[in-house]
Amino acid sequence: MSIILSAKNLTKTYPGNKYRSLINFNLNVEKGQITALLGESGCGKTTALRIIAGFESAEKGEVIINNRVMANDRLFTEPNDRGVGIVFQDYALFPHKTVWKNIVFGLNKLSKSEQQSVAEKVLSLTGLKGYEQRYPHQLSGGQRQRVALARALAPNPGVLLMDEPFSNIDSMKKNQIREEIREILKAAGTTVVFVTHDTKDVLAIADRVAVMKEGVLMQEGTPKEIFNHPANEYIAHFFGKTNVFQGNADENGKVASEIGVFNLPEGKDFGENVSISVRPNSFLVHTTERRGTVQVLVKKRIFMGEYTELICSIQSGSEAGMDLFVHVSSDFQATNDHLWLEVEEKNAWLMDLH
Ligand SMILES: Nc1ncnc2c1ncn2[C@@H]1O[C@H](COP(=O)(O)OP(=O)(O)OP(=O)(O)O)[C@@H](O)[C@H]1O
Repeated sequence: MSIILSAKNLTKTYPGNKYRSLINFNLNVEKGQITALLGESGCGKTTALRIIAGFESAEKGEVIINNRVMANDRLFTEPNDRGVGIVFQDYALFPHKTVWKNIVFGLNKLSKSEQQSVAEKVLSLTGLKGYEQRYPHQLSGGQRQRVALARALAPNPGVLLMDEPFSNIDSMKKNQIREEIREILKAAGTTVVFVTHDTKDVLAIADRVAVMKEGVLMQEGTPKEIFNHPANEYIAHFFGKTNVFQGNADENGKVASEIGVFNLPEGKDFGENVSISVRPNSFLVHTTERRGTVQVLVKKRIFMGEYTELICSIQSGSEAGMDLFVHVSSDFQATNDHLWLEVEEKNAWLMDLH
């Protein structure tokens, strides 16, 4: 697969700030892939996107798009000349232009008949046929977003950049719209980088995700890899609910913890203190005591539809007082106050403390 976009060592300090908003940020995006930049507010994801787009310059590093160096310490290419399409968070449509005119706006280098054929293609791709003569205020939020997408896709950009694409969509419609947008992007074969703080966006539409914290890209991989194998405790918590136990590694690569003894993965050395992440649906739940289990008190049972969430508290031992989230199937019958939890080796993910 060919790399369409490369960001190399991007570093940015905004004027007047004492801290760096982006620190040695590296990213490679393959053709046709949808990549999410994910992180909490202020982690630098918009800064990374804006530097790639050319709305900001980095004090260090390089942006390469389609094998062309767009920016480094010697050169800077203006946003319009980078071959990138952009969908802004607020869509930035022209309010006094029709859908058709919004879409053909960026196609002024094409003849009228070429404009016509491109506009028809993106209208049909985005399901907007029949809406050509409407104005943005005559459309729903989801339709406005598709106009913004159609306008950005019309010039056939090498890379499409999207800033928080689902933040203005009401939550009832989000799932459906995420699916629609993924289908449109995949049908167009577009390479996409988008920014979000919502892991649900990532799970629904991204092929790959880069998790950021305080200006640093902490981990990059498929959503599944990062969900199952987070690099550290922060990512484990950020990427879905989890329970983290503290373990002590010995010289033989065994990690002892309240929830069991596990083997350090080959080649990994996290030092003496190891964190162990166990997702809520990864426990074996027993109603009687067994070896290698931890006793918990069930404090709350919350029916969640497909599963029931038990909020449990560890009663004794080194993790006494710790709350645990345990998901059991909704037909789980036991009403005991106490349960015993066990974790199989395959469901314990050992990772760095930070
Ligand atoms: N123009 C600016 N001038 C000064 N500081 C800025 C500027 N833009 C961003 N910052 C700072 O840089 C850091 C990263 O901001 P950025 O907007 O990239 O984060 P973000 O992860 O996209 O956050 P959000 O999700 O809230 O948009 C923040 O501390 C922010 O205050």
